[in-house]
Amino acid sequence: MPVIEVEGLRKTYRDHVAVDDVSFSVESGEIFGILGPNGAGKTTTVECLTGLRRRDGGRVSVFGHDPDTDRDALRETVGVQLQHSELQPKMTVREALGLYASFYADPADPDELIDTLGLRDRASAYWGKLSGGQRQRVAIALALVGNPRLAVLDELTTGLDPKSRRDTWEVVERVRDRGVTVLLVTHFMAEAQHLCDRIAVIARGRVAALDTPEGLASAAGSTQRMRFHTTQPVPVEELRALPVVTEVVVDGAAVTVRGEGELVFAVSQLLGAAGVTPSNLRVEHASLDDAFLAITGQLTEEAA
Ligand SMILES: Nc1ncnc2c1ncn2[C@@H]1O[C@H](COP(=O)(O)OP(=O)(O)OP(=O)(O)O)[C@@H](O)[C@H]1O
Repeated sequence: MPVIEVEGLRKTYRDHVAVDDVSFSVESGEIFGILGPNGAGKTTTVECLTGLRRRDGGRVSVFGHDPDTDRDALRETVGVQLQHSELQPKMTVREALGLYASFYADPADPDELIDTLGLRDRASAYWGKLSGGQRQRVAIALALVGNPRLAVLDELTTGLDPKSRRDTWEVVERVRDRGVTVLLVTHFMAEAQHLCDRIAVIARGRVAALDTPEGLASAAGSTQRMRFHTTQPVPVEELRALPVVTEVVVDGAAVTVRGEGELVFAVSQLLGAAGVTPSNLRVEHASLDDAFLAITGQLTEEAA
């Protein structure tokens, strides 16, 4: 049985439709990503799944419970890390974990979590004195202290530097290795690509695409782009006449050729025959970024 089943979820704020019609299911042991541009309805969706908001329509089941009517049943099994967690500035990391652990019947060992999350040397530090990355790790620890079977992590690494982001990814992978299902909300394509088994792309309150990262990228097409430099005359018309080529752009010494299939072979052969030697040759394939752009009409933060 899936851990999460959502069918036709709808949520409005007064007359504003935040989530229009969202359906997906999450299997046990998956890292499932919800990816989408700002305001797409991602946070509202996870808030409806965790019982923090009441939906206006549709069906939601988490471990067989309806979060609207059965919130208490989910308290012990679902750990939630929401955007912008705040604690008392004068509470230490160990105190916060101890306090949160006391809310649960069968909590995780706070000291073990402190180690897992790489917080050993900050365990006695005040929340108010922690860096952004350390706070994020504490927030994840708090989401895990109840020994949940499902961890919901919203905007896990927003505001973190690249090193802290990678460290946090490792933590999430370790959490999954312990058998916890992870629902991850993110803006970041690289994060979704690195961590997620499957991704639902949400745009304007609807699921615009749902697939593995590889599946989403390949649905964006088999487009390839060759870029190179040359000061020699480029046989533009012959290049355009190649069946695998869709576009040729020459900008001074910079040449871009788009196409598909055996593009690299066909273009290299033609340039060789014309006596043109390309330098700085680069070949790019359709990526998850291209897929996101095609699906949502927007660039991700990293690509923008
Ligand atoms: N409490 C609220 N009252 C009114 N409108 C809201 C409220 N919360 C969210 N919205 C609106 O609902 C829409 C969806 O918001 P939501 O926060 O779910 O999107 P999101 O995809 O998580 O965005 P972001 O990536 O910016 O966090 C947005 O247009 C937002 O302005």
